[in-house]
Amino acid sequence: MNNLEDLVVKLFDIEAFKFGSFKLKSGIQSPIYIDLRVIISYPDILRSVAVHMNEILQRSNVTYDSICGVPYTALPIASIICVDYKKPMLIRRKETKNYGTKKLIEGKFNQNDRCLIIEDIVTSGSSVIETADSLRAEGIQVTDAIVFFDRQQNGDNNLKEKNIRLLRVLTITQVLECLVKNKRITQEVSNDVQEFIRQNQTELPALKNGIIEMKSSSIPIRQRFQTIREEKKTNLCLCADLTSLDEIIELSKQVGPNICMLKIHCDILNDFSMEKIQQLKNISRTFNFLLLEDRKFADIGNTVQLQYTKGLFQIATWADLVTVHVLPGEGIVQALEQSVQSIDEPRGCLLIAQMSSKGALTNNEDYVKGVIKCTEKYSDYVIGFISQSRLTTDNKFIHCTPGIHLNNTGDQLGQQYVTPRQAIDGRGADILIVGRAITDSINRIKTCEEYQQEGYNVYEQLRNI
Ligand SMILES: O=c1ccn([C@@H]2O[C@H](COP(=O)(O)O)[C@@H](O)[C@H]2O)c(=O)[nH]1
Repeated sequence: MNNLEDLVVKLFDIEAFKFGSFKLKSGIQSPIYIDLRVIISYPDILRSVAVHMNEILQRSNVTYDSICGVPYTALPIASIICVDYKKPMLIRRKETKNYGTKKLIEGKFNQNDRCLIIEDIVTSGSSVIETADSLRAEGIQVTDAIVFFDRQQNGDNNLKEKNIRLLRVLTITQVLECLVKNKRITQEVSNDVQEFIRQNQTELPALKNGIIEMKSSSIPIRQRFQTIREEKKTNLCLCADLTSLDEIIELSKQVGPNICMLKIHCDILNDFSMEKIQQLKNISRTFNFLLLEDRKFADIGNTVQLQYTKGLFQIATWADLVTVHVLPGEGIVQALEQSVQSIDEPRGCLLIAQMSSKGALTNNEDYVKGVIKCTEKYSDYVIGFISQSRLTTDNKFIHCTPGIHLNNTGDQLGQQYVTPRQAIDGRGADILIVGRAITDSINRIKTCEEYQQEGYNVYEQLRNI
């Protein structure tokens, strides 16, 4: 079946293309239904699909080190191309395992390898983008994807927005022309389908299950936290006070499923680079957790604007959240909020109301009252507090509590600890910020799971009372 026209007719005959009236998952009534899953029952057709895809690859001179098929239909196609044309294959898991290595990408690869994504059909491009995000989170470059069939519903532009070039074997227009020519459908049916496609163009959609939200970038941070807590069953913020960003990246891939937030101090990192921080950002999108830079801004407005947006760290470009002292007055919050007006993702901050360290001067009633007032006044940008107690009955403000340990009561330098139960039940914490209790433990992944479970159990018990 070397001829593409023969292949299209065959696909129609095995009911990979159906015409009529079909209710799609979205509830929309469609005049066409395409299901390429059937090809696995027809080895000649399956191979022919793979051969035609490979021809396009040869013609387009795309270079790549490996191939990753989007589960599931594209997997056998990717396998054939990999075996026939001697290319290594990668597989992206749909979910990470809860045991063993917790790897999201299976197969051998090196940092900066280029991987080509293979998909059977593209509509919006969301599955390709989900796969690309997972590969990129591992430091693999993705610049090209190939699909057998493009429904021409704006998938190519959506992918372009994510810096992915789309190669395709067939478009819906070509398929309709071929089927009319071969008298499988009438011109009228073809016109109906074309009209449907014209009226149903897609934009990048939010994906299901909280793993990747392409539009997570447009979901307000408070709402993102609520969704993450319910979907991932975690109120744990891992505080990764490590001095190597490479180590944080590795750790975040291992514990990504267990946390709702990752807190870092970028100014303690020996190996900070914008490239690496972008990798961490991609991981936070893949595993759906928020990224908090614990910068503790505390200067006049003009200076904090520069600290937030310029210099080595350019914090505003990657941190979903930052921490801020209101010591200099509310101008600090105005200044920070103003600096992120032009950033097209939501940004927010947590005001430091009470600190966990012994003798903290913040923990004075008038000071805390001032912080609460400022939080209420700038509630679009200020999503809540760093605190040691519940400061307001307004549940829209998120209370994040550091100084958590199951086994210690403090360190030698003034840090004071309470247990997860004391923090949530006794002090009204929404998020537990846990650092050395996890990073100093022998088995960080296991300890992280323990804190996740303990924190979420206490939260659920209280919710159900
Ligand atoms: O009041 C505060 C405010 C911030 N922190 C930060 O949280 C972590 C705690 O680390 P542990 O290892 O769990 O002690 C750390 O990054 C602090 O800078 C805090 O402890 N108390």
